[in-house]
Amino acid sequence: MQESVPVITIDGPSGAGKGTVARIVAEQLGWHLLDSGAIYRVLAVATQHHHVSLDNEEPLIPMAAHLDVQFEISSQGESKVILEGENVTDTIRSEEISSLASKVAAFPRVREALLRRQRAFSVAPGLVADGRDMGTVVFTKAPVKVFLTASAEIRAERRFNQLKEKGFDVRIGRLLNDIRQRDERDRNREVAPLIPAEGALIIDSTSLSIQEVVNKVLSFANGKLT
Ligand SMILES: Nc1ncnc2c1ncn2[C@@H]1O[C@H](COP(=O)(O)OP(=O)(O)O)[C@@H](O)[C@H]1O
Ligand SMILES: Nc1ccn([C@@H]2O[C@H](COP(=O)(O)OP(=O)(O)O)[C@@H](O)[C@H]2O)c(=O)n1
Repeated sequence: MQESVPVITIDGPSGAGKGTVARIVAEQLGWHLLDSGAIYRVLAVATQHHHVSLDNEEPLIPMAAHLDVQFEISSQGESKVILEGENVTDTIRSEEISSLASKVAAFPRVREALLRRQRAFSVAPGLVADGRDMGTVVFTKAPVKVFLTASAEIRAERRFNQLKEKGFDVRIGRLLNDIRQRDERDRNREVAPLIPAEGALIIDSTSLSIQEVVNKVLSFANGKLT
């Protein structure tokens, strides 16, 4: 990590709008983007490919350390996620993988093994990083920290619309249940639990538009970075 590179961290629970807001803010500033959840999701897919059970942390550590993943931008400007040469962009977004990712992410030494890979994204002119522990663990010195949240019901509704659009067969009740279980696991794990970082701007997006959230983040960042 380059110490002098400015980082904006956006943490929060599933469906709060972190990824969407992080992408727009990064585009507007011309900064790099880190979707840290995608790394945990890819690791979850890798455990399935290699038939590795989640009963034991040990075999997961070398998998995390040597994860063969590439984040690419297609000629149409869309981001692509490649695991061991295979395009897993849509696969990693399924609810099965979401749930598996949060189980994989609860192992302390797996998280440790992924730290360097995440910090390597902080390259000039700046980075916008979204996840659960960007401000509390990975980029503790970030000058701008945001915690984005929303009610579980609205987050489930957003995720429902998003997955339906991608062609997944989804049920709103199940999604709400999955989101609540994942929130519980992410908030109560022993390492890097989901909590606002010290000094973070807390934004509840339940009744805000994407643009309103982006504006709040940008004006907070402007105040901190100048
Ligand atoms: N403030 C908002 N109002 C309405 N829809 C939103 C808002 N923020 C995000 N969304 C939509 O909700 C879905 C989930 O957003 P996403 O950025 O993937 O959330 P997260 O990364 O926090 O899980 C996306 O389809 C996105 O367009
Ligand atoms: N920095 C991060 C990012 C994700 N994760 C885990 O990975 C899972 C998937 O993350 P994500 O950000 O892609 O999930 P969504 O918010 O998009 O639903 C989360 O439920 C967390 O358990 C984490 O532990 N730490």
